[in-house]
Amino acid sequence: MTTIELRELTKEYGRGGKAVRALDRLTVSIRPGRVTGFLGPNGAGKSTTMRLVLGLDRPTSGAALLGDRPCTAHSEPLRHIGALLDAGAAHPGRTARDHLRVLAGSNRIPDHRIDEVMEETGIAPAARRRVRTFSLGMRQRLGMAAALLGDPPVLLLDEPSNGLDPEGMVWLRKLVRRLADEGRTVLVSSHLMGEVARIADRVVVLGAGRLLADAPLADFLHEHGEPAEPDSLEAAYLRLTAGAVRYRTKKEV
Ligand SMILES: Nc1ncnc2c1ncn2[C@@H]1O[C@H](COP(=O)(O)OP(=O)(O)OP(=O)(O)O)[C@@H](O)[C@H]1O
Repeated sequence: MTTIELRELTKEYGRGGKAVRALDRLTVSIRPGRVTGFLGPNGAGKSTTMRLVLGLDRPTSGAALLGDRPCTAHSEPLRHIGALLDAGAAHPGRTARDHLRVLAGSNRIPDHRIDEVMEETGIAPAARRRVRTFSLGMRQRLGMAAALLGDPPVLLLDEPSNGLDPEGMVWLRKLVRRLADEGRTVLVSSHLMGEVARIADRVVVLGAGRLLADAPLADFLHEHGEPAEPDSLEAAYLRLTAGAVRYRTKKEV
C-alpha cells in the first residue's frame, strides 16, 4: 500500500508583494491502514495540499509523492489515487453512468466497476439521470463513486459529508472505516469535529500553511485538550489553532 509523502511542500499563489504563501515547507507522511483527519481553519491550505498531491497544481518548491513518485508519473492515475474534491466536478449534462464511463475509459478501468461503485454509493437507481438533476448529497455520492472507480490504494476526501443526510453520514463513516481497514491510505478533510472524532485514527492539523500537529487522535486530545472537556476534539482543535485563524469577524477576536 502507498504512503503520501509531503516533503518541504511549499505553494505560493501570485507573485511579488501580492504573493500568498498557501503552504509553507509542509513535511508529513500520511500512512496506509488508517483514517487521517485533515484539519485546519479556512484558508489553512488543506485543499491546496490535496491539489498538489493529485498533480492538479505544481508546488513552488518541495514535493508531494505517492510512495516514491509524483501522482503525475502514473499513466492511469485513478488506479493509484481517488479523490473527492468538488461535488460540482461532474458535467451537468451527462448522466451519472456516462460520467463514470468517461473516467473509466480514460484509465482502462473495466466496465463492471461502474456498476459496482454505483451500488456501493447508493446511486444505482439514478444511473440514467443527468447530473444537473442531482441533489448535493447525490453529487457527493457520485463523487465518491468516481473516487472508488479505480479501486485505488489512496483516497483524498475533501469535506465528504457535505450535503449528506443522516443515513448518508452513517454510510460514509462505515465506508471510510472499511477502506482504511483494507489497508488503504485515507485522508479526510473536514470542519465537522464530531465526525472527525468518530472516524479518524490520526489527525494532521494545518494553520496558515504550516503543520501544527500530526498525532494519533488520543495523543492529540491528551496534549491539546481542555482539562474540562478532555474528550472534545473541537476544544482541543480550537485551542491549538487559535493563533492561526486568518479569517474572523472583529466580534470573534
Ligand atoms: N487559485 C488560487 N489563487 C490564489 N490564492 C489561492 C488559490 N487557491 C487557494 N488560494 C489561497 O491559498 C490559501 C489556502 O487555501 P486552501 O483552499 O488550500 O485552504 P483550505 O484549508 O482548503 O480552506 P477551507 O477550509 O476554507 O476549504 C488561502 O489563503 C487561499 O486564499
